[in-house]
Amino acid sequence: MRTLSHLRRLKTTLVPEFHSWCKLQAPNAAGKQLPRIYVTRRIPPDGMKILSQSGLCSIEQWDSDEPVPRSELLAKVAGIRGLYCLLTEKIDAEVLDAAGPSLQVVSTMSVGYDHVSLEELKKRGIRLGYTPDVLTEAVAELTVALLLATSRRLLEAVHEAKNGGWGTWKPLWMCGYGLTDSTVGILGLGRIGAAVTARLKPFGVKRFLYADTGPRPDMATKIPAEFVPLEELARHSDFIVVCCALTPETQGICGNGLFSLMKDTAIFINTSRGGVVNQEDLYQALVNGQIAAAGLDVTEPEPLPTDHPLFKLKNCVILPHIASATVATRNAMAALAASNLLAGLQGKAMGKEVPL
Ligand SMILES: O=C(O)C(=O)CO
Repeated sequence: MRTLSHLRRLKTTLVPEFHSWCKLQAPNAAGKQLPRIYVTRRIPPDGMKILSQSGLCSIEQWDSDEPVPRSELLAKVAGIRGLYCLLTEKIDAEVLDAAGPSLQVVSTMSVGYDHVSLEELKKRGIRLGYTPDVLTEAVAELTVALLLATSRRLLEAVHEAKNGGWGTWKPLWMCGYGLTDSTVGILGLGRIGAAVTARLKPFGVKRFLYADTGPRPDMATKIPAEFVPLEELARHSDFIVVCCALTPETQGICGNGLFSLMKDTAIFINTSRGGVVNQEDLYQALVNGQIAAAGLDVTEPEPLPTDHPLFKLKNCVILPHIASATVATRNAMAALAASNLLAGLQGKAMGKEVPL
């Protein structure tokens, strides 16, 4: 008899990007029907291993690197007990209604959960797992990489070197802004913000400021970082790094009000969510020289259309939301999301659960 993995391999070979579901477990040895879960994407192996070896659920999966079409998601969630999703799926009343009253737990393979309607989950008594901590280092590392790429104009410089713009060594050419003796302002001093400051400190930063919903002495004291109002952060920072979650309060918080207060030599970096930034205002600030440059790992929408005006600017570095993209980190996120889901199915405490 052909094994399931053999069939999956065969199907994948025949139709490389086959967009279908696969059932990985049927009834258990005792013939008892296992709770059904739906996994909305092909996920890193460590996560899939935990789910498939648990013997605790029957798995259906959208086995593709591309997102599941909304209609397919709505059809597949009917009657499931657990939903394993990514930040690309909007989990709202429509999805939860389509799942019906059997749904007990949603587990997102992300630290951000702005794509999930907490209110709708709460109404239905559905629990939510997420994946903080395991991606902090990778995201902080990429944030620093993006900051340096933007402030030292790396992409522009590589382009010039490759395309004949490198005439000779010129004293005034390709000058950017360094971190030595600078003031860095962190918008949202959580785990990732603090990890960014730890990595920036050895570059000789003179002063760290932060703005948040309130003082965070638990995070700030050992950096040390000073709590200031957002306006002061804007006025005094040479670099602003956005690390806050996207919430109704932070939606569009980085707009003209902020950019107009910033130094014209300042660099703006965002690795949180695109929705935190008013992109029209950012574009104007970059074009009008209100600020020196911006580095974005996140945009609104994602992907940002290739003809978007921000892509045309030399002083804007845009990455395709890769802050957590190391092999180890993505595996750790997948594994944590899987164990959160299994804990939720069993009514146990999750490793990381969003309080609702
Ligand atoms: O986990 C998240 O929220 C991400 O944005 C992944 O980088």
